[in-house]
Amino acid sequence: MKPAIVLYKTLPADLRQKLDEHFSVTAFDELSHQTFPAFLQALKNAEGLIGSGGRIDADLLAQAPKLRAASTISVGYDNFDVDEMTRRNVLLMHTPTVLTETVADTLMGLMLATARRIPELDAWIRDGHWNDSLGADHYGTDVHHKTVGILGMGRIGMALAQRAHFGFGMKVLYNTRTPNPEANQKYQAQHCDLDTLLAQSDFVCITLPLTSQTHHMIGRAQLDKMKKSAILINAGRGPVIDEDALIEALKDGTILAAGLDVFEREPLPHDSDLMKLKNVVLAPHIGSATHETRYGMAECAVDNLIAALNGTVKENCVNPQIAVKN
Ligand SMILES: NC(=O)c1ccc[n+]([C@@H]2O[C@H](COP(=O)([O-])OP(=O)(O)OC[C@H]3O[C@@H](n4cnc5c(N)ncnc54)[C@H](O)[C@@H]3O)[C@@H](O)[C@H]2O)c1
Ligand SMILES: O=C(O)[C@H](O)CO
Repeated sequence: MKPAIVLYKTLPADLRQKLDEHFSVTAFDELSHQTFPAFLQALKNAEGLIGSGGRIDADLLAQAPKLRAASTISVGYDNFDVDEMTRRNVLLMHTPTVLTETVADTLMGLMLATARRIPELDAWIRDGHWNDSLGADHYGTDVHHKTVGILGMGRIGMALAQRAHFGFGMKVLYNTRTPNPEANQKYQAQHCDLDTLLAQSDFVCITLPLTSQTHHMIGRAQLDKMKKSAILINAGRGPVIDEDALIEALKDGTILAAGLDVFEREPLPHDSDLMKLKNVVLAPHIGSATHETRYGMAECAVDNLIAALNGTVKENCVNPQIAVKN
């Protein structure tokens, strides 16, 4: 008999077929209030779980006594209680690497769009202002040959450093818990403490995961240490920034602008002050959202689940100590 699994995301047809060949699949397009009771019911027999989003916490795991593996279609896994999964011998699989270059493109895009005010000036044309002359009030700020400070020099941080150094001639500073010799050597990047990075960077770019250590790592005190001309970019996770403090800093000119792909609450509430500020570029969590990369992530997650339930895990496991035990 094929193992029972629960799918909670729509997959491309060929990948859905691949899942069906290996497993008995109960599928939901997404997790919502409407689908949640049936989802919980299906979890009771499920050995595998695959999808993205949602909170997979201890209470939910308690409803899934047969679960052996969960495969998230994302590299970030802050929505999972990893300790509880490990305690229950449930493997957690994720999709690193396949999205790295695309997310670095998004970060570079946010830097350019924010510094050169592209969305704001697009709206200016559409509002019929191009008969007025374009003056200094509309000028942006250069990106090339400036200093970028990268928080987190992992896969995405490295891909951003590559673009910044080779493509834009930028000086690269970074802050991580331990220096990254490859970044130093390849991109002449300089490891520094957070305060130095904040004080010296023209662009502060967040590529950090959300953990108890990174939660609100950027608050009022840190924003105060940035240059008045600096731009803050976040494509890590929203809660790494204290959003209320950021809104205040954008309003009172503590920093120049921000480019945000992630938020404390997603979807961003309609009444958020971020919607009203001209010096913010907003993106709806599209870091990895290209046709090619979203397919690659889904394919990686399907292969991850097959490997996890077949006992052939070689990579992409968040808690590999369990795979060894199996
Ligand atoms: N916006 C998006 O759509 C999108 C897409 C992909 C990933 N992400 C986010 O980006 C994150 C990073 O992805 P990655 O593949 O580069 O991961 P990674 O594990 O390769 O890199 C994370 C880096 O952060 C550093 N780090 C972790 N905790 C730290 C701390 N307390 N202080 C300083 N540095 C710390 C690590 O040392 C590492 O250098 C993901 O966890 C996810 O949250 C967002
Ligand atoms: O972590 C990731 O892969 C992205 O944020 C998509 O959820």
